[in-house]
Amino acid sequence: MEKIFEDKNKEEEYKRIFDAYDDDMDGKIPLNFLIKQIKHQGFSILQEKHRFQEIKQYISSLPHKEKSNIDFQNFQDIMEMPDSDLIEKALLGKLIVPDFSEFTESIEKIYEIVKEVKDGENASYIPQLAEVDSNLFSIAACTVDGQQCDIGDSDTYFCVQSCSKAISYCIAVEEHGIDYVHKHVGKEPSGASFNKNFLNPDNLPHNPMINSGAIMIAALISPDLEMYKRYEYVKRYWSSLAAGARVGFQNATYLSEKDTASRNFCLGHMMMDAKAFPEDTDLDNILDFYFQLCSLEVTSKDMAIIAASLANGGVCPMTNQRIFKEDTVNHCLSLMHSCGMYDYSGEWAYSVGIPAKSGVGGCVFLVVPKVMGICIFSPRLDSRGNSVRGIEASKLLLKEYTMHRYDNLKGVVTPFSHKMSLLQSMAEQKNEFTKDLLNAVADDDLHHLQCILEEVKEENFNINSISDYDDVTPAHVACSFNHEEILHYLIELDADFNNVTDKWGKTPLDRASEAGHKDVVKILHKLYASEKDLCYTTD
Ligand SMILES: NC(=O)CC[C@H](N)C(=O)O
Repeated sequence: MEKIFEDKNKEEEYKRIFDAYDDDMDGKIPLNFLIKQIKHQGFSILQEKHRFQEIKQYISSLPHKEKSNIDFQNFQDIMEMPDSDLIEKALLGKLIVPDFSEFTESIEKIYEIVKEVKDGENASYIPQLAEVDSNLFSIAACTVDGQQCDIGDSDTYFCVQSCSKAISYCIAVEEHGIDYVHKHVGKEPSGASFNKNFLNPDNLPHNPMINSGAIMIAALISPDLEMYKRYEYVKRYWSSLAAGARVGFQNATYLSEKDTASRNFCLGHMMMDAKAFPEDTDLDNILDFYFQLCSLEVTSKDMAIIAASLANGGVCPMTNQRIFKEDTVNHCLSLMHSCGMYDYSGEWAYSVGIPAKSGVGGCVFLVVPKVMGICIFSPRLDSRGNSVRGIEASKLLLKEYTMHRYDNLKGVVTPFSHKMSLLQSMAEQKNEFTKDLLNAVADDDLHHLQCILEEVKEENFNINSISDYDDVTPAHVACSFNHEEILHYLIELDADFNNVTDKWGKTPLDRASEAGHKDVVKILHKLYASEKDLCYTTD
């Protein structure tokens, strides 16, 4: 009985969605239009390899004329198939990033700006990396709902280099737990370059995100397996994190690194000498393994999915497969946050404020926990070994969106300050901002009002542009509620009391007068005394 009731509700819900997209109300929606709407939200349902398979099949099985138009019955059939919950969310603007097309546009804008940055040089201490085209550039993102966007050379394979360190750490933690792993490697940022030849006071590498630490982690990964199996084992993890994508290997980079790796050999011997490795570690094998892990190659699109798997607590959003435990990812992100950008990590945690990892191949990947993963790839590096464009693009992104870990301290997001929430659509943000502002006026809370407006005042913000669905402005509220102190503040902000009208055609001055707030009326009278066009006069 209950089931029928539920189904009925569902059917009504689908009908509401269908009607909202049936612009001319002819009971049909062009299929291409629907697919495009879903694409705007980041799903290419016809291209995806794991999700939407049944829906894809259904669409291709539709007779020809229905392919161009679907009716409600077709729509309902689709909505009863696996993964239709995502389509429903996409059409209702309820995915984790509800304004994904707006986010995609921001990424494209940032890409165009940062493309002009030509500073930095390819890493050359690994000769093969110097050969990579310095102009390559891409940005790709994937949310925890699997919404994807990318721009530039996002299908070009690049060498992961130090980005491998984060994944290797997760693998070692899954295998042994943190107590054992951190008997062999610390958790503190080293404050020095990624290959500096020193150990911490316990004679251990400072952390797993720099060379010494990652060499140590390599020694911990499946030590009982033959070397070729250890390599395959790690590569399988990478592929699963990237939803089964091909993960390649750059043999020339591997060979050229191996040939020029005196520093890494030195680090290995220092740790050997300090007895930091587990017993029976074969240093030559381990260094070789470490070079191999650095020489894996992926595309930016795939790296964004890998980052999204971390953002999603270890579950790949495209396949729904759990790859790492939440705890493992938690530990990894904590270390990425404090140590992921070499000796720029402190500045990064301060100004960008989210976990990230970079590699000398030119990749920086960012994890916005519970929201998305982002990969930026561009081979030109700064003196610390971080991609110059990677850092620039990250900073611009963080300027635009409230991604910094402590951005939530600001309370309500101000859509006029150009720092937007990823988790709400622009319309929702504006509504919330307006609601908060009008409430502050109604509550006579001048301090809160000033806090809300502090940031936006600098942005040529116009107080008269704020109104709710009844066209009620802050000036209307202050006048209706007889809040004199706020009235003076709004006057300072050039609020208009004499021309703006609400839905009922009333100005703020009308409202004050109607309510019999004589003092407010007097103040406004004085204010407009010099103006000929005073709409309202008192006796
Ligand atoms: N920062 C990096 O990306 C360094 C990795 C490189 N394979 C090295 O050991 O030097």
